[in-house]
Amino acid sequence: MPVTEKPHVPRITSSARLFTSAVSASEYSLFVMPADSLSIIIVAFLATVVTYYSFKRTMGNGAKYPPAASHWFPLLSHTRTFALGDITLASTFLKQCRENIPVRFHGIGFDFILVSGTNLIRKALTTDSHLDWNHTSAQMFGRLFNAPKRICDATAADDSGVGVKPYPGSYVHPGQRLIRNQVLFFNDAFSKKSMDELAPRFLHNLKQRHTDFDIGETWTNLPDLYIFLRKFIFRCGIVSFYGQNMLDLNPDVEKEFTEYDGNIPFLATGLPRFMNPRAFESRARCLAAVKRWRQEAIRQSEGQQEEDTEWDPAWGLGTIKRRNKLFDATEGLFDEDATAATDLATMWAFTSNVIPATFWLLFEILRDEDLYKRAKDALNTTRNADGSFDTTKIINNPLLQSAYSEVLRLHTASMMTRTVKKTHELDSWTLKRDQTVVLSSHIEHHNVYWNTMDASGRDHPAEAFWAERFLTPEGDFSLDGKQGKYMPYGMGEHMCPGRHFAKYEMLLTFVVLVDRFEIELSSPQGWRPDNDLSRYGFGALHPKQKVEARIRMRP
Ligand code: HEM
Repeated sequence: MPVTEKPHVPRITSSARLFTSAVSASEYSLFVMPADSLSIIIVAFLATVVTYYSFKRTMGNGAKYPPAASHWFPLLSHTRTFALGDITLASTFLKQCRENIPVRFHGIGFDFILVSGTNLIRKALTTDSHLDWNHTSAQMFGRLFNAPKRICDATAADDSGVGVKPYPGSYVHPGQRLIRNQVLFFNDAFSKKSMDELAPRFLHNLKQRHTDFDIGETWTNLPDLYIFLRKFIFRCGIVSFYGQNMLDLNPDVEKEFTEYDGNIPFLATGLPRFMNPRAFESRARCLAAVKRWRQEAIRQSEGQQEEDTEWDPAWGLGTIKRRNKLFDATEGLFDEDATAATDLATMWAFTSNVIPATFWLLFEILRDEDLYKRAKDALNTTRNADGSFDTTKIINNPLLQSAYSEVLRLHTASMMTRTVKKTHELDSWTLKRDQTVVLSSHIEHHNVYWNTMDASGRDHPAEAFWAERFLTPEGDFSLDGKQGKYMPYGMGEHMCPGRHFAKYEMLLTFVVLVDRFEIELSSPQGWRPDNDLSRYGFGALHPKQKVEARIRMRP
C-alpha cells in the first residue's frame, strides 16, 4: 500500500527546545520567570536574598532542617509550580535541587523534602531506613485502583516489613501482612520457574500478534508509531499474564484501559469525581472487566482438582492462581472489590511503563541508521542454528542492554515518595517525623555526572541519547559505580520487582518487530518527540508528539 498521508512534521516549541537542548539550571530558570526583563532581575535578586538567609538560618544555628526552595509567592509558595506540573515542575526540580542537600517544597496541600545526590539517596533508600513506603502506597492503591478503604488502612498500618519475620513490636495478623504478600507474589511471578513459562509465552504471543495487522509487503503508513506499538504489545502482555479469557470476555479492554491509563495523573491527585467523571468511569469499566475475568476463572475452576502448575487456562500464569491463597489467608479482608483493585494494579504495572519505554527503544534505534544496523548485527549473533532467537543471548547482549538502559535513563521520571517514621538525621540533615520525602530519577538522570566524552573526543551530554553510554572501554555492559545515580526502577527494599520482566518485554518486542517488519521513521532526520512530562513521577514518559512511520512485512 502506498504512503498516502503527508508526513507529519511536529513543531518543536521554544519551551520544549529549552528542555531538551540543555539541562543547565540557568536555562531552566528562564522558562519559569516572567517575561519582563526588569522584573526578572528584581525577582531573581529577591529570591536569591530570601534563599540565602533561609539557608544561613538553617545552617548557621546548628539546626539542620532542609532549606526551603526559593519561590516568588510568599503565601502560595510552590503551589503554582505544582498546579502547572509538567515541564514547569520538572524544570523547577532541576533548577532547585542541590546535590546532597535536601530542599523543602511546600504549598497548598503539599509539603515535602526533595532529596537528591548519590550519597543521600543511598542512605535514604538502602539503609534500614526510617522512611515509610506504606502510606503513599496505600493512598495510591485507593486513588488509582479504587481499593476499598479498609485495604488502604490495612496497608498503611502494616508495620511488619517485607521479611519472613515481622519487625519486632509488630502485631499485624500473619495473613494480613499485605506488603510482604506483594513481595511473595512478585517473587513467585518472576521466579525462574515462572519466567520459563512467561517469557516464551510472551515471545510466542508477539510472533502471533504480528499477523493480526493488515500489513503486507508494500509500505503502509503508520500515523502514530506509539499507538501502533501500544496495540501490538498490550494484548501480548495481557494474554501472557491473565490468559485468553481476559480478552474474550472484554473485547474493549485495550480501549478502556488506554483511557484509564491516560487519566492516571488525574486520579493520583485525589481530586473529586465531578472534576473529571470520565476518569472515574474508565476506571470503573476496567474494574468491571477484571471482575468478569475473575468470576469466569472461578467458574471454570469449580469442581476441578487443585493442581499447582505454571500455567492454568482459566487463571493464566500459575502465580495469579496461587495468589488466591494469599487473599484467602487475609481472612475476609479481600472481597471482590479488593481483588479487582489488585488485579487492575497488576495489569497496570506490567503494561503502563513498558509500552512507552519500548516505544523509545524502537524510536531511538530507528532514528540512527548506524545504530540500527549495529543493533541488527547484534541480534544476528543471538540466533540459534535454526534461525530462531536465543532469548538469554538477547537479554545479555551488551549493546542492546546499554541501549535499553539509556532509554530508561533518558525517558523515565520515576518518583519515590516516602514518609519519615521518626525524626532522624539523614547525614547532617534533620528529617522530622511525618515529613514526606521525595526522590526523582529524572533529576539524577540529568545530573552533570552523565556528561561524557567518548574515546574519540565526542561529547555525550546528559540530555542526549547515547546507546553506548553503559558500555566499558572493553565493550562490556556495566552499571558499576552508578548506584544512586541511575535509578529508573528505584532502589532498596521497594525497588521495582518487575524490572527483569520489563527488560524481557522491551527487548523481545524490539526483536520481533525488527525481525518481522521493516520500519522507517517519516520524521525529519535528527528530530525526536519531547518527553510528555505530564506523567512526571509515574515512570516511563510518553512521547508528546506523534511520530509517523511506514512499515512493511519483511519478505
Ligand atoms: C520500564 C518499566 C518499569 C519502570 C520504569 C518501573 C519503575 C518502578 C519504580 C521506580 C518503582 C519503585 C517505586 C518506589 O520505590 O516508590 C517500581 C515499583 C514497582 N513496580 Fe515497577 N517499573 C517498571 C515495570 C514494572 C513491571 C513490568 C512490573 C510488574 C509486572 C512492575 C511492578 C512494580 C511493583 C509491584 C512495584 C512496587 C514494589 C514494592 O511494593 O515494593 N513494574 N517500579
